[in-house]
Amino acid sequence: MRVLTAAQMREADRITIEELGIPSLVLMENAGRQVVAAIEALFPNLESRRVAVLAGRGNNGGDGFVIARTLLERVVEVPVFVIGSLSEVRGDARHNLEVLGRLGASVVEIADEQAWELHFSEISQCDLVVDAIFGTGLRQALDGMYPTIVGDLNGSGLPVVAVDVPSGLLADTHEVQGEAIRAAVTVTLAAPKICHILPPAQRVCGELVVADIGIPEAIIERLDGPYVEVITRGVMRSVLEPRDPEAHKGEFGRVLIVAGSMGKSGAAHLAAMAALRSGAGLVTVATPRSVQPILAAMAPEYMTIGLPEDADGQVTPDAIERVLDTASDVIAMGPGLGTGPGVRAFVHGVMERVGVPIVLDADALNAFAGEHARLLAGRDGHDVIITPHPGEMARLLGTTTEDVQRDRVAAARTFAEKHQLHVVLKGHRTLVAAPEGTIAINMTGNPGMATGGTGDVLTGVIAGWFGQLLDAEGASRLGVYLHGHAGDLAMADLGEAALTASDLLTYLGDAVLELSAERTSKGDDHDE
Ligand SMILES: NC(=O)C1=CN([C@@H]2O[C@H](COP(=O)(O)OP(=O)(O)OC[C@H]3O[C@@H](n4cnc5c(N)ncnc54)[C@H](O)[C@@H]3O)[C@@H](O)[C@H]2O)[C@H](O)CC1
Ligand SMILES: [K+]
Repeated sequence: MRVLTAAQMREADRITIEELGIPSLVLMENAGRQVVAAIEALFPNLESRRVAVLAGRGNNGGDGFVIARTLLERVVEVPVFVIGSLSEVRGDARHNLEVLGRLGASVVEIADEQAWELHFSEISQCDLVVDAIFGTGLRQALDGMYPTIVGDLNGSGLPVVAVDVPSGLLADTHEVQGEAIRAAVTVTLAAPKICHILPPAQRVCGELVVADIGIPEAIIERLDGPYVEVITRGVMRSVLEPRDPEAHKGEFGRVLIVAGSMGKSGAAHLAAMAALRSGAGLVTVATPRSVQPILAAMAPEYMTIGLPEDADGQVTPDAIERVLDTASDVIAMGPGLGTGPGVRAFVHGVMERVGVPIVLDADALNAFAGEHARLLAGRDGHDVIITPHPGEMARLLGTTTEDVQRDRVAAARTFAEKHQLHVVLKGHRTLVAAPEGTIAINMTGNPGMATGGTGDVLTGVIAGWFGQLLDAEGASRLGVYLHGHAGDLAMADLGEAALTASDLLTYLGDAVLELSAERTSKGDDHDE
């Protein structure tokens, strides 16, 4: 599902109206009615309730007037308050305001703070508030009487349904600048915007409903400008193909995991098991010599190779040939390698000559901090996927973790475009940025996964799926989705605190099973 900017939304609106010929009043009518449908679905016994509609002077307010008109016959009372000057309501919004007037609805103008104070008690006696004050047209943080209005509403404890965007949020940013309505539900029109998807703004939106108002998907897909999308269950389901009954293990990818050092054998084990639990045909772990027997005893399913090591049990550059000589379809390198001087030269050496796609994580990434970042560049037939957490991303970009977190989309996109590789920027709402600059946002996962080893599992999952899909972007997206979904299933059974990285391995099977079962039973494109 594509995520639009306010400008892209306006353009989709324009194309639908001017080129397709659906009148703007019809879109507004659809918008209002879809919001009412969502309210009816989410708030039972609506007929016995009082709903206050707060409308602004723009088209968001216009949607509010349609909502008020639709609710007039369905609920006890619908007082309407125009926040701002009535005389400034124009165009389609004015049209709908006049219709409302002809129906005899109560419309009160709230032009200043005094008027607000006068009417707030009436509003606070309602059961539900519809926020149609500002939508995508808000250009800067609220000032004047608006912060008071928002503060009073947020303090009232009344449930608020926000139309399109909670008033005060700027659609194109995840930042909350100044006061914003805290909505119980936000019904956004046609497509979600960044503010609905990324925290902290996303948390202000409450439950999100995306309403179809008649703008065709094809118009949304062809819009110019940044391509950001949400990774949906429906799309991930379609990526999973059932296995051919005559399949053999050679068809599911040979994954080489280059990982581990003395004291960090677990990282290699987790990555290797994750690749196997993601369906890899054959998994080999290349690890420092002294770690090899430990790993070999941990699981019978993967093969092991011992690499030259230093006195600390970390790989040395002598190991480069051994890694390059091992047959594989994809390499995952990094988990638990350590940070010794030999590791850096080893990792650089492998990257300079490797001929297969590679997933780089953790200690392998730190070897490319600063000016070494250019060594990461992907090239034809040699996809590079990096899976940094925000701190590693910051070191690669030569900036701070705070800077990365302030605009995660920009950080991931800039690096992916500059070095022509795939960036999986981990954290709440993991992002997948492709070399072309497209961004996919993952919605699965939970804070219980903030525990040692879960990153090693992700590296293995992505490498495992890469071996089958042979598509870096597809494997990264499916990988983050399933990794988070396994975490959600584990959390439901174990809670946040007890969840460990090994539990993700256990639940990866269920995560895949759920998707493929839905695929056979539903076969539809439903997304929650
Ligand atoms: N998406 C669609 O296809 C449809 C969307 N609809 C609704 O229309 C709004 C966007 O309407 P617009 O008139 O462009 O903007 P707003 O209603 O959000 O309000 C803008 C209004 O406020 C003024 N303004 C801007 N910033 C500030 C500020 N900081 N302080 C005070 N005033 C400000 C601005 O000048 C305007 O007058 C969209 O969200 C949907 O709800 C259609 O109804 C259906 C099609
Ligand atoms: K709104």
